[in-house]
Amino acid sequence: MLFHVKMIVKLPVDMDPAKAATLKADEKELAQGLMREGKWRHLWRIAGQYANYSVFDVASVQELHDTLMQLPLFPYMEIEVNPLCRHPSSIREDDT
Ligand SMILES: O=C(O)CC1=CCC(=O)O1
Repeated sequence: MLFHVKMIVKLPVDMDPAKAATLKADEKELAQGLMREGKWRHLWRIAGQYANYSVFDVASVQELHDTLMQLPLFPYMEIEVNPLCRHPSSIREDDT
């Protein structure tokens, strides 16, 4: 199942910079692991914002929820999820 996910990161302005750096490094490590597993298919920065558009490929809504909740930056994110299905006009075979 494919999901388009928008993540807006809102770290507190007074957060200890070392804690912020650790959270970002941990987030990167986890994200790259999920990308290697094929579960985090796309990760795009939204230009001009501390936010991203991502596409996840997971087995269920529950798996998506569990995956998002384990992200180190989860407590500091606003997340919007949109489920995706194949468009009948798409010519791409890898859109499933
Ligand atoms: O920087 C972000 O948009 C949040 C994030 C997701 C994966 C990652 O490494 O950072």
